[in-house]
Amino acid sequence: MVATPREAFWAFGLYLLVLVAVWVVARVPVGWIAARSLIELPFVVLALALPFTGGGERVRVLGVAISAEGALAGWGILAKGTLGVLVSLTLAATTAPHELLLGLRRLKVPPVLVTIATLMLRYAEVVVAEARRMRIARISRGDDPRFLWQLGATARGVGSLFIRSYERGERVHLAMVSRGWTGGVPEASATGVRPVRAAPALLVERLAYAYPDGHQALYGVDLRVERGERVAVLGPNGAGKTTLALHLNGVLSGGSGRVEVAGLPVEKANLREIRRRVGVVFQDPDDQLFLPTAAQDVAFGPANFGLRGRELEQRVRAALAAVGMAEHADRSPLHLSGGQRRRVALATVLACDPELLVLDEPSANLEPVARRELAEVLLGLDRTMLMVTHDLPYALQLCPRSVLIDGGVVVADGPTREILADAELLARHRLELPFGFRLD
Ligand SMILES: Nc1ncnc2c1ncn2[C@@H]1O[C@H](COP(=O)(O)OP(=O)(O)OP(=O)(O)O)[C@@H](O)[C@H]1O
Repeated sequence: MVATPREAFWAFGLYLLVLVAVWVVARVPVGWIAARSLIELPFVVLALALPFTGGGERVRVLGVAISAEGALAGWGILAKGTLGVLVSLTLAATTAPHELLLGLRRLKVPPVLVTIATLMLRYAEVVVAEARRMRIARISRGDDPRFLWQLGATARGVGSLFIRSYERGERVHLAMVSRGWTGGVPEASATGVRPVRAAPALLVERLAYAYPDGHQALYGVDLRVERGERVAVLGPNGAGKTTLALHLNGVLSGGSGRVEVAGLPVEKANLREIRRRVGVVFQDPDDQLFLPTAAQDVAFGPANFGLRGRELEQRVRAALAAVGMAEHADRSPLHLSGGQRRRVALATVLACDPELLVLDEPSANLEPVARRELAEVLLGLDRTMLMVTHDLPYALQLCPRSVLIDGGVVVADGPTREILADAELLARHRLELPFGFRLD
């Protein structure tokens, strides 16, 4: 359409006819298209001005002298711009975004372009979802952006929307990095680094870390986890639990102290192997899922670590089956319920076959049945597990051992039952068993 010569008037008429036919067949409401076409208004004004401002030979039309070249240029902008907008709107009205991406793939568009389109789409979704959340939060407190006197608040809202979207984008990026994303096309094989077999699954020594803004989050954490252990990481808000978890696969680094996974130091040279061995399931599944279908999201990690073809398919199928989501493989993660998304997020990490599974608040926002089902899935996994949680009964159910962190240091480490039975210890660190819960 863009390449069509401006003088080929019949071709533009034909394009328009095809579009109208699509609207009729797909039952696209013309009002929906018309309202959104207003976006083109500035270009229409420009196109209408060109015949009067253009140079060159002038011709008289209805008694007014206009520039022939300007009129043709204006027509070109009007025809190509309008049809371009109409095509985009028709696509938006008839095709779900993830189907559009699948279509690009099927049309054999180079993978790097599809990846760029996927990430752009994900960012757009992030912005829209954040805008929706902020709108609800504001409206529920009496705000109405239509009122002029709230213009200032609306402007501030737009500013913070972009900051929030940026931060959410960063968290999505962290989740990608922790599944082996290096920004390039996945390599065919993993690195040849050999971990020391007899070493503990995890060794953390005197780990201290301050965020770039100077806030010291960890002051010297010591922790040793043996193979096959399931350990709960407990502690009040802001204790440093997530900061510790993000050090375990090198998403955060640059502090002092030492972290080793299966004897392998978490440092730049080993990051690829470390990320293959340590799977982090983030607190918010929306930070973890960003591809058009659940199956593609689950395939992302193992593909980054070199799996291809049938082996990759089997890995994806097995991971989805392990969390009871096999029949949702081809659905968009955006259309799944919160509990289903959490399970797919877990599958994205299980598919990487990690030795050490790190879960940040796995039971948050889950209904009781989904919470129990997830517990069954986790108990059925034969892996070393570190579970950051505020859900003390869940810690008791899943983890024989607990580590209590407060103020960036480990303040207690022992059998979960003993820690939870120590009411004084819990109270000192702002932890509390749920009302009515008793340790028998
Ligand atoms: N990106 C950041 N920049 C600066 N400070 C941060 C950042 N992320 C966390 N912190 C600070 O580091 C400290 C530890 O945060 P962290 O998220 O590790 O705590 P947490 O124990 O996981 O808390 P919660 O239970 O509330 O999730 C907090 O005081 C927090 O404000």
